[in-house]
Formats: sequence, C-alpha cells, structure tokens
Amino acid sequence: MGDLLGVAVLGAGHIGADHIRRLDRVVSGARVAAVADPDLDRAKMAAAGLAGVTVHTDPVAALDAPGVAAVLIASPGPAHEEALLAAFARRLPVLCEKPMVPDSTGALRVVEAEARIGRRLAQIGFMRRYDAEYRRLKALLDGGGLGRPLMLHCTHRNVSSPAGFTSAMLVNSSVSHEIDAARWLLGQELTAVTVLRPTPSPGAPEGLLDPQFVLFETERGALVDVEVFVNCGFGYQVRCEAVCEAGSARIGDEHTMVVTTGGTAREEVAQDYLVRFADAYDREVQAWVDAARRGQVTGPDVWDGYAASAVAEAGVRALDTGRRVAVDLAPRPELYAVDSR
Ligand SMILES: NC(=O)C1=CN([C@@H]2O[C@H](COP(=O)(O)OP(=O)(O)OC[C@H]3O[C@@H](n4cnc5c(N)ncnc54)[C@H](O)[C@@H]3O)[C@@H](O)[C@H]2O)C=CC1
Ligand SMILES: O=C1[C@@H](O)[C@H](O)[C@@H](O)[C@H](O)[C@H]1O
Repeated sequence: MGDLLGVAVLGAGHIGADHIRRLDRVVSGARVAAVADPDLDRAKMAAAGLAGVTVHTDPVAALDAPGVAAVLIASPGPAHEEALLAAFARRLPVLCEKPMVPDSTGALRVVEAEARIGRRLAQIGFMRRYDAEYRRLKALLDGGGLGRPLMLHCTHRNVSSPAGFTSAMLVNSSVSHEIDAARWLLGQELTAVTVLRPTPSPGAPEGLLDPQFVLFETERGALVDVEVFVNCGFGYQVRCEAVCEAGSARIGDEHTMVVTTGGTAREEVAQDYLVRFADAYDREVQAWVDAARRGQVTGPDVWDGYAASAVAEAGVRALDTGRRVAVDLAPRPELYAVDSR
C-alpha cells in the first residue's frame, strides 16, 4: 500500500462513487485513503469494502487523514473553491471535477492562489480531452489537412437532469464541456455568447428552459453552436462536427453497438455519461495518478477552469437577457503561458 498514491475523495455522490470504484479497481498506482461527504451514510456506502480508508463528514478533515497524498474533488461546484484552496495550502495534487468554480471571481481566486505557489497543483476534470474520438478530431485539426476550422456544430443531450438542475446549469454545468472542448480543439479563446431559448420541451421539469441553443464566437472568427437538451428522454448523445476550409469531420455517431435480429438492425444508445465516457474517465484519472506519482500535474489547468467559468458566466447573462454578451477574461498569469490546449 505504501507505494500507492493515497487519494482523499471529496463527495461520494454520482461521479464521486464512480471515481472511488475507478481508483479501487481500474486505475493502477493509487488507492482510496479517505472519503468525505456531509452525508455520512453515503460516504460509508462508497467506502464499503475498501481497506485502510477513513470516512469523514468534514472534507478538510479528510485532507489531513492518514495516508492522504492527493485529492479528488467530486462535490458540487459551489464547494470546489474551499476544497481547492485547502488542498493548495497542503501542496496536495488535485483532480477537481468541472465546473472548477462556477463563478468566475471565485475561479480567478483559485488561479491566483496557484500562481502564487508558482507551480501547478490542479488538473480540472474536462474528461473529453481524454476521449479517443475527441483526441482523433484534435489530431486531425492540428494536422492542418482540412485547413482552418470555420465552425463547430455540437450536440449535448442527456436523458434527464438531476433534481435541482437550473436553467443556468444547462450552460455552466453541461455546456462547460463544450466550452472547454471548443477552446482545446480550436486553440482559441471564446469571446462572446448568445443563447436562444426555444419553447421548452414538455419533458422538462416545470420552469426549466430546456432545450437551449448556445452560440459562441471565437477570437479568430470561428463560430461554435451547441444544442443542449438535458431532458430529451431518449439517450445520452454528444456529437461534434468540425467544418473546415477543405472538409469536415464528425465524432459522436458510432459510439454504440449494432444489434441485428429478426430482419432489423438496432443501435444501442448510451443512457448516460458514465457509459459514454467511461474510457475517458479511466484515462483521465490514470493520467492524473501517473503524473502525481512523478511529482507533476498535467492536463486541463486552472486557467482552463477559469476561462470556462468566465465564458459560462457570460452565457448565463446571455440566457437571462436574450442579448449577445462579450466574455471578459483577466490577464493570464505567467504560470499558464504554456497553453495546456
Ligand atoms: N466530468 C463529468 O462528466 C461529470 C462531472 N460532474 C461534476 O461532479 C460534481 C459532483 O456531481 P454529482 O456527483 O453528479 O453530484 P451528486 O449530487 O450526485 O453528489 C455530490 C455529493 O457531494 C456531497 N457534498 C456536498 N457538499 C460537499 C462538500 N462540501 N464536501 C464534500 N462533499 C460534499 C453531497 O452530499 C453528495 O453526496 C459536480 O461538480 C458535477 O458538475 C458530475 C457528473 C459528470
Ligand atoms: O458533467 C456532466 C454533468 O454534470 C452534466 O449535468 C451533464 O450534462 C454532462 O453530460 C455530464 O458530463
């Protein structure tokens, strides 16, 4: 056990429990050393059967538990800033789920805190960068064979949204993935957002503006559109088509099994992200563990987390006002001059 990276997992809900299973059974080089959740029963349930793990209701206490050398934050977004700053104070490497910090002012405080330390401690959980299809698309665009990307057309559909999901969360939780993916794929910042609101689907909870159509502009004149529909009822579908000067490339269609029987062929559609992006989460967490054991941090950085929050915040204002809203980014600290994109 001594050589394994001891991880404190903060938040034992939907994705936290899945990451605990992943650290225990899929990823090599790590073990779960502590689990924290204000809901003690949930923490205990997620830690059941694991050896040498302590359970806590106080997330900060978990950081000081025996054997903890790294932190995986899987609590709700508003709790991330406190957890990140506590991990930074202890110089612990962190993998923090998206959104890094939902409000851009808090996100900037995290950037400033890490920049003051002068080295990277946090990787942000934008797992699409670890998905095989997204990586192929990125390699194709970087190769330049299709020319300059002009547009990205994106689809992001969930079967249903969890209780308490708000209209703003379609932008700052769900579309935060497309915001990061677009910045990464295009190598450009997003500069303005417009959000259109079609008549809500009868399948959406009362009052939820679902679906939405989000349009981003980029610093070098590309456009990115996203249909986000979190109560579509029929499947988890994430697609992205890049339209370039000399061709187009689309991902997200074939991540499925085709069953042929009785004269018809039927395609199975993933029902949630834990299935669709299972491999990406595995690669993301393995990369984090491997880097932490080498004393490094790689992958999406806190600047990416901040930029996503600033763009999403502009998006929420665009949703509320019906207007185009420009994105206002703070100056990028020297530590993030080497672009993680
Ligand atoms: N990368 C991805 O695809 C996904 C990312 N997420 C992100 O992961 C985070 C958690 O989401 P879910 O697991 O879906 O939520 P959830 O609501 O299922 O679980 C959150 C858990 O955190 C606990 N909690 C609340 N405050 C806490 C605190 N201060 N410290 C520790 N635990 C606390 C809650 O009691 C609950 O058990 C969110 O930021 C969400 O956006 C969630 C799903 C997928
Ligand atoms: O991060 C995620 C959730 O929090 C979000 O609510 C879903 O819309 C995304 O598909 C999923 O990847």
